[in-house]
This record gives sequence, structure tokens and C-alpha cells, in this order.
Amino acid sequence: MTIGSEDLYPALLLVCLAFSTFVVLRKTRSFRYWTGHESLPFPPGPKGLPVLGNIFQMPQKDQWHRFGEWAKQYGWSNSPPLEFVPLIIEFLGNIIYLSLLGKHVVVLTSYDEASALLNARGSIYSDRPKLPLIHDHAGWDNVLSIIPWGESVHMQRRMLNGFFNPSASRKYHSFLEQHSRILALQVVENPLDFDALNRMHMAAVIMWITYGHQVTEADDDWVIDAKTAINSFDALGVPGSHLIDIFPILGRLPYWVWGKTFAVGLKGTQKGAYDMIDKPYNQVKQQVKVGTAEPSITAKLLEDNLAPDGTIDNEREISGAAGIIYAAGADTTNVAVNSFIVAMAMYPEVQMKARKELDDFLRGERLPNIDDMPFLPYLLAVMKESLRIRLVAPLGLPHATIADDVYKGMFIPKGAMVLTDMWTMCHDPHDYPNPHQFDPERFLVRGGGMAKLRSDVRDPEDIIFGFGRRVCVGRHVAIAQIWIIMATILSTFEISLPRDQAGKEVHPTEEHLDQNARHESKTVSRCLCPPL
Ligand code: HEM
Repeated sequence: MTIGSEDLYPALLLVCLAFSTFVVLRKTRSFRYWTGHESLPFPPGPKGLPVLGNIFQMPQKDQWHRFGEWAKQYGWSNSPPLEFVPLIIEFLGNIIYLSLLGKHVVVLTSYDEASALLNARGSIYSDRPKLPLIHDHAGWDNVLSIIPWGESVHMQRRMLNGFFNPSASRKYHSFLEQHSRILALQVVENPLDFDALNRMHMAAVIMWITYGHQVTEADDDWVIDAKTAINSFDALGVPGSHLIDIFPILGRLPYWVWGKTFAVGLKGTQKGAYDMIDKPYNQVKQQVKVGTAEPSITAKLLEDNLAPDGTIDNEREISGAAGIIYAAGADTTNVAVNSFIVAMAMYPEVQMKARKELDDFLRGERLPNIDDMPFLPYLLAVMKESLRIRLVAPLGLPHATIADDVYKGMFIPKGAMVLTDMWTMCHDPHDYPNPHQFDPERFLVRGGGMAKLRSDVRDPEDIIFGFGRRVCVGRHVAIAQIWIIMATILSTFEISLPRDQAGKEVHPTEEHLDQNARHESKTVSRCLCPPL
């Protein structure tokens, strides 16, 4: 008799459930007793089932909307211990606690709480949740955005900061300006292909600065490898949800136990790690060796880490730091630009005002440069508003706690996953009155006929790029890149809503507008009109 994965699965599930009961009990009652926190409550949150916790209450998509609702609903109803009432009553609604199969999850829904924990207590909140499946089995064990807090994170962030800090990233400005003009020229020839051309443009910029590799066509091998690698994660399901992630010891079983689809998918993810990280790194290393490498981040890091005996120090860190740039930077900047295009199509009066500001400043003499940014406050406010209203990554990347913590009388255990609900933060009516209204004026103050940015309105850039010691490394270059594409497109194209066959404007649906900016690509390609 042969034993197939179908036969093993129920037995495994039973073992896991029994084990998770033990884990949950240990993590909740007795553990809190040992650590002296037994009288402290977790942050408030929806009541879940024994052992399984809130697993069935978690929506499959757009979780940030549910988190926002829970923050309002449970924040006030859960009674904290009396002595803490005055201290925490005002803030309770901004932190939610969930339990998912015994895993502690804390969701922060306000900027103040995210800043108080992730910025101010960075020594506790800078880990990433353990993802044994991706990290230990799929081979993504040196990629900055995934790896746990420690020496490798320090080193990779130091390496990348050397290229992307505010003054270093200025070196890329003229390259970004040149590329945004190439993009505009290509769009003139193919106005209905904006999304595809913009994607290729982002890929070309990143591949050049990271590896010195020139991308001239959409089906460039390096770009295809990187995209395939990123998509290969789909085969593994929601990160953190596989039984191997919950009970890492199960990773010792042969992979076929989890079914053929999983085993094949895992192979694809392992190949993806090689294709996206090791393969381009090895090629540049070879080019450096024979003296044919173009100047790039990877080439510079290789030279800086050349040991006297001719070997390279810190190779895992160099390849990991370079490998994450495409994954973290290409799609994000592309969807941010798309969000701007859709906003301009929907709000023609804002578009006209932004274009007038640009035209008055440039007087038709030249195209915009990144150095013009501070002199065009309305356009800057338009960029902030489009980054705020439909977020590129509404939940950012999850953090995790390195140690137990007590915050405003609430217990946050070691190992908890900490999610930042940036969507709710960016739609907080205290910071942004009428948060669903696209209104760049909220960021401006006018006097003497001049507009300038208000310093008393929260800058969405302080939210959307994340928090603390894991804040986005590429934020300065991302802003420069998004702004120059916006300014170049605005000074060369008319942006309008697409029309149906009867010539009627097609407005994005409410449901579409309620989603994150990733969904914009469907609409955006049909919004640009040929040059004015
Ligand atoms: C609109 C564009 C972008 C947005 C909205 C964005 C947003 C984010 C967010 C939310 C995080 C997680 C921060 C946290 O854990 O608290 C992150 C991490 C990261 N981003 Fe960006 N990002 C953008 C563009 C870029 C670009 C262009 C690059 C590279 C040039 C980049 C490189 C990274 C890296 C390496 C990390 C991982 C940092 C770590 O784990 O320590 N990002 N980004």
C-alpha cells in the first residue's frame, strides 16, 4: 500500500491542532504569568475561536478596510483594567489584537501608535515575521525585506543607503530626467500603451543602476527572470499561512507530502531565488573580473569588498541587497505613477491647475528637472495626495517583535507580527478631513499670491514608506522618480478618462477606487492623449 499526501493530510492536521493548542496555551496564560505580565490584557480585538483564533474573520483581500472597522468597533468596547482607563481610553481604538492559529498579530491603525512603537522602540519592533517556508526552503535567505533583524540587515541597509541616501540619490537625477523624456517620446508613438511602457521604463532604470544592464525591450531576459521570480511566490499561497510556517519542524517531511502542485511550485520559487539574485550577481562579478562591467551598484560593491587575496567579502549581502532593488522598486513606483494618472483624469480642474503652475514656471522654454520640485508646491501637493489617497502598499511590510513589550497597559508579546494599516492612517479624518476627497490644497497654505507646503499637516511620505529601522531604503529616489515622470507627463500630455464606444467617459467604479493603486493599470493605459 502506498501512502499519498491525501492520506497523510488529516493525520498531520490533527497533530498540528493538538500541538497548536499547547502552543496557544503556553503563549497566552502561563507565559504571561512567567513574565509578570499576566494581569495585562492584549490590545482589544474581535473575539476568536479557541485555538484557531480569528482565522475565519480575516478577509481574503483588502484587509485594511476590515482593520479600520475593527479599530472603531473594538477599541472602545473591550474594558481595560480600571487603573489604566484614563491613560489608554483615548488610544485603544488604534491598536487591535488578533490571534491566528496561536500566532499573535498586532495591527496599528494610527500614525501616532506606529511611530511610538516602530520609530521610538526600534530595538523591539524591527524584526520581520519568521517565514521558514520562503526563507529556509525556497532559498530566499539573504533578501533584505524578508530576513530577520541582525548583522545582515545592518550591512545590507548600510550598503544600499550608500547609494540611496538623500545626497547620494541626487547622482541619479539626470539619468531619471533623461529616462522620463524617453518614456514621454515612446508614449507619443504609442499613447495607448502607457502602462506597459512605464513598466519597461522602471525596469530599465533599475536594471541599469543596479547591474549596469541595459534594457531595450519588454521581454528582456533579466526582467523576465525577475518578474517570474516574484510571481513564483503565488504558488506557495499567502506568506506565513502554510503549515511549515506555523510548525517549522514539518519542513523536515518530504515536499511531496504537501501535494505535487506545492512541490513543483516550491522548485519554481527556488529557481526564482537563483534567477533573480545569484544569476545577475554572478554575471556582474564575471564582468568586473574581466574589466567589462558598466558602473553600477553591484560593480561598486564588488570592488569595495574585494579582499587582498582576490576573493569577495560579504557576497551573500551584496547579492541580496542588489537582488531586492527590482522587487522593491519597480512595481511600487509604477503603481504610484498610475495612481497619479487616474487622479488627473478624474479631477481635470486639479490637472489644469498643476499644468498652469508648471507652464508659468517653465515658460515653455524647457522640460522640467528634478531640481524644480521645491518651486512647484502645487504639483508636490498633487503627488502627496495621490500617494495618500490610493496606497501602493496599504499594509506596508509586516514587522515583528524581538522581545515582550508593554505599551499603555497592553501586553505585546515577543514574536508578535506587527502590521501597519497605512490605508487607515492615510484616511484618518483627524489628519486628513474628508479623507476620500482628492484635495491637494489640504497640504498648502497661501499668502501673498504664493502657495507653500503646510508644516502642520501630516506628510503621507512619513507613512507610506514604512517605519523605524526597516523604513524603505529607496524612498528618496522613488520620490524623485515619481515626481519627474508626473511633471514630464503633465507638461507633454493631456490626461482624460477613457471613453466607451458611444464616446461616453468611463469612470472607475467605487469598488475600484476603494482598492489600492495596484488596480489602476487596467484604466491607466487609455487615459493619455497625444501631445498638446
Ligand atoms: C512608491 C514607491 C515605494 C513605496 C511606496 C515603498 C514602500 C516601502 C515600504 C512600506 C517598505 C516597508 C517598510 C517597513 O517595513 O516599515 C519598504 C521597504 C523597502 N523598500 Fe521601498 N517603497 C518604494 C520604492 C522603493 C524603491 C524605488 C526601492 C529601491 C531603490 C525600495 C527599496 C526598499 C527596500 C530594500 C526595502 C526593505 C527594507 C528592509 O526590510 O529593511 N523601495 N518600501
